[in-house]
Amino acid sequence: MTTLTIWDWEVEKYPLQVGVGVIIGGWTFVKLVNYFLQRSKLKSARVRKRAECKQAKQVLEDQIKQRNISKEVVEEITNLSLSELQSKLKDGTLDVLDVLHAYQAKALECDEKTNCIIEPFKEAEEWAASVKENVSKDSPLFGVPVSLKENYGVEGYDSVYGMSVLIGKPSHEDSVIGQVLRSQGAIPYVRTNVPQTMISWDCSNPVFGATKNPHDTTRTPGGSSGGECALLAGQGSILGFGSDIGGSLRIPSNMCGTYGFKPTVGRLSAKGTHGCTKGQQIVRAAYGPLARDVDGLVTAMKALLVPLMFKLDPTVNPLPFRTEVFEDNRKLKIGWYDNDGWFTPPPCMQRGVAIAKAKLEAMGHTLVPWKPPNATLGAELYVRAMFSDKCETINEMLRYDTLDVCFMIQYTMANIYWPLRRFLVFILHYLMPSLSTGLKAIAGCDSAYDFWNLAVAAEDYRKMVIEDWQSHDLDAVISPGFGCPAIPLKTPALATSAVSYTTIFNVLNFPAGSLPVTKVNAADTANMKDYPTIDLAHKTVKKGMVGAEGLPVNVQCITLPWHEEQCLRVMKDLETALKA
Ligand SMILES: CCCCCCCCCCCCCCCCCCCCCC(=O)NCCO
Repeated sequence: MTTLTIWDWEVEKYPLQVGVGVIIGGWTFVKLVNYFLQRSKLKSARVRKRAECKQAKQVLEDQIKQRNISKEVVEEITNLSLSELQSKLKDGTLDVLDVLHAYQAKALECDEKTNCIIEPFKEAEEWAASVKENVSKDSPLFGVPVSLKENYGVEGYDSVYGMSVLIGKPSHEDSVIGQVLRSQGAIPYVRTNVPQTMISWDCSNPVFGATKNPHDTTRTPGGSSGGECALLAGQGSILGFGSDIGGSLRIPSNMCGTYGFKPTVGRLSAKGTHGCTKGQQIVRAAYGPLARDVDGLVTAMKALLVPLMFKLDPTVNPLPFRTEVFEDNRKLKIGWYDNDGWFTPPPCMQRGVAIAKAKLEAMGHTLVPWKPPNATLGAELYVRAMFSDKCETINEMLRYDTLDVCFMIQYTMANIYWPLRRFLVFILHYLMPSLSTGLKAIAGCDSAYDFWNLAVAAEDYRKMVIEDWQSHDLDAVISPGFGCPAIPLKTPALATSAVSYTTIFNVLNFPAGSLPVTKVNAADTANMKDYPTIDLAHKTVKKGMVGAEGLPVNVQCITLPWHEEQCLRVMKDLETALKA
């Protein structure tokens, strides 16, 4: 028998070792080839998708040129408030198609500056024609163009949220919110950008790139509904729709100076929307409107809380909009806080609360100090719930994908091997306690038993906060709109702790809205010298505040579950007082 020689090894002498080597080598080779093949398949899908969307924008751009609509007319139409636009559409002073064309033109202009749009809806003209033909002029959204966050299902369009693996898998039907909007006369015309996974408060992904803040294009617009808010702030939309499982309607509102409203989960339908945390039922995503004033939010809620929505999705609470609660002028007892004890917001955010407090007091409301007890527990429960599957759902979807910088830290922290995690949790406990808490919580649950206990802990937390709220006899609460104003692009993941101001109301499932109250001024930035630099998050915010003058500062208004109308009423009171 001849001896087979591989390099210097003689197979005859070491048959087992060679056999095992060949199997392992072959397996590794096949895995590697498969890995690179899958990656290159996803890369081609991204290139194709980007080209398709660019082409769709180009087609619209050419149509706009042919229409020859003047810049003045575009500005005139897009500068109208929603109520002004509604009345002009109703009395026929403005035509549905002209309004659509103006918003299409303005949206492309915003996109040029901020990369906020993924693609226009090719069918928008057709939908507008159908509205003119079939929808009564008395319908609340007759002829109003609306923008949709990319995770709202629209028949024939894929919802990708920055995950290449989802490219080319279009929705088979429209979301219920989309269907009700269209039945009320609204015309969806563009879909907007989001961060990869949508578990981030930045707004970038490897498919469509980064969206920028219109107030300062070196900064984030916030996320995950960042495309929506950048578009609204640039006057390229009058009414948008997004989702919120940790602040995604409120965070970008705070960064862009727009208005956002997160209802109680189950007040508006989630049917036909997409996301990568659908199996996680402890903290669920809420869907809601984004606007340029409180009236915009109210109009949207009224238009959606109708029998058609309750019919298309019988799982929602069939509670119509209670105008009498929204219009009630009883003086309220409102709690306020400007520091949750977990993350210290910079002075501008605290000043925002002080302004709101003074305005509400001047209106006759009683303001008392109050904050949700144990914000650290709230933060811990949030992170554990969001990563309770040990990040497996997302890992599976991202297996061959390019990881975006906005999700890199969450991804790395969720996937650290457990002995190293234990070691880091121990060490960081003494150096950066909040990072240690986060790193421990992001490990998620080890078993279904563990998950059940987490669900009970979240329930107990809700009960405890509600009891505390009720013992103070509060009607509402105001807080900073977020932990900081807009910071530079690519840095939000380093300041994840700042999300405690919004995530807590997702854990609690309380309705919460965000509205602009002021802008960062020179005194705010000068006051940063005493700002704590106890950990990476605070350091990142301190650095990010350099040159922040002029950026919007929002406050958040919060009420108990199902009290959406009361929350909007407080927002309206505050807006009225600020404008007076
Ligand atoms: C809640 C406090 C977090 C503390 C973090 C400390 C250290 C960081 C380690 C853990 C990372 C956890 C990541 C959580 C990030 C949440 C970001 C939420 C943004 C908004 C998401 C959203 O609402 N999406 C909408 C989906 O429909």
